[in-house]
Amino acid sequence: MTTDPYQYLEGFHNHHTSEALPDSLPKGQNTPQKCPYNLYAEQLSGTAFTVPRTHNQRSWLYRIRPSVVHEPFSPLQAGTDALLSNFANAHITPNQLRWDPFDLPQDGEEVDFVTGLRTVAGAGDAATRNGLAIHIYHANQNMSKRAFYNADGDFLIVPQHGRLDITTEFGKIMVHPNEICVIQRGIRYSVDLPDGPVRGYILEVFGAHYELPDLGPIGANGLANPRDFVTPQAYYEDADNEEWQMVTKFLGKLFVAKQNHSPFDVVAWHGNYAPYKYDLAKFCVINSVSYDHIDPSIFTVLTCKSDTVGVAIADFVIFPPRWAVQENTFRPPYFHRNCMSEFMGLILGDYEGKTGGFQPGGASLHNIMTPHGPDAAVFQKASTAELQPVRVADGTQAFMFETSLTLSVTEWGLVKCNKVQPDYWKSWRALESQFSATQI
Ligand SMILES: O=C(O)Cc1cc(O)ccc1O
Ligand SMILES: [Fe+2]
Repeated sequence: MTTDPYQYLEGFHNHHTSEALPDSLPKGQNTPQKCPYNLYAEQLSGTAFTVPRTHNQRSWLYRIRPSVVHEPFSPLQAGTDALLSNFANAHITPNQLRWDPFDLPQDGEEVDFVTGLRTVAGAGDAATRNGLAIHIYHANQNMSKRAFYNADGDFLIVPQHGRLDITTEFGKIMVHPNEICVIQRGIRYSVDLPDGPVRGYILEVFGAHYELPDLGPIGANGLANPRDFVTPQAYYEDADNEEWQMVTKFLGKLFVAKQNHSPFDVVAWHGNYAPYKYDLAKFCVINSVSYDHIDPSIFTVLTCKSDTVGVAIADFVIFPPRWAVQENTFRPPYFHRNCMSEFMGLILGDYEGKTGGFQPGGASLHNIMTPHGPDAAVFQKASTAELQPVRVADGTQAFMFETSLTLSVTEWGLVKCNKVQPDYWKSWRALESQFSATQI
């Protein structure tokens, strides 16, 4: 067993093997009549058994007790109905939306990573495995002896404030702001808060898993490199007669069951369905070195593909620190209308497209075909700036959840969170005609 539990296996979607005790993985087969150390063998399937090999994902877990050893589930009264997994009846608006930073837990509020989840927007339905949800989390309590799994889809977690110390069935992961973490459907985990209160964003996909984007003519390297994705190593707790709660998000509702032992009792595992994290500072940025503003797809970290080639259910895109060197170019984001919806958040610093109002911990949404672009002040400055090579966005990290689906906004997101900026539309009001029929 490794002494430091925060040691990682490198590589994206590799077929890993990991043992917390020597020879705890069965040799040459998955289900021997008796497993080493009298462990139970359990398969966790992340794709249908019959999915082609290129996309098939599953892991084998060798554990002290099988996961099925728990009492029946009943609804968890979490004091909030702010989770959603079907967006048929949520609010719709074609307006540009922007949110002030979402609250950290307020005085007197006690929330953990699960009870502090709030759905802001989404599309589709987890029951038919089509669509996505965007959540904000805020928490000030360790989950301690409460574990969680999401039956609805995969979580891509984007911490904005405070580290997350995540114990999973596969091992331990420490995630900092400016790192992201993916925990797939069904995987059990518990989140503690080593720095105190936390806040962040989550992109949940209902139908498929995250992949690295294809690189096309970029070649075999660049953007997020596969070796920089890391997966925890096997780690187990052998605790009897402890009271544990297992919470699940099942079609957007929380249920809880008791069990008398730690769910983190996996001594060894192997497979390619396992959680991972990635440090956004490792992103190899590629961009124009001649002229023009390149589309933000060039900054895609991970994508969840739809069945239509080239069209994503959801892309996770970042706007990382980099050099801007383009000549004769309006360098900030252009004005545009998109057949995709763009939900943006800010982890640190400022965003190059806006002069104020878009703050760390806040968000914006420009839905399908909703026009947007640089605000008037950014436009003015960038249209006249001297075009030296400049560092863009040092000390900053904005990101975008981009989806081909039309996003609806929840009651919490539009009303109850009380963070929507009514004057956002005014960012563009000062963009007056500069037209002259006489060419100059
Ligand atoms: O709207 C935004 O700020 C995101 C964005 C950035 C960019 O560089 C080009 C297009 C785009 O949608
Ligand atoms: Fe945009």
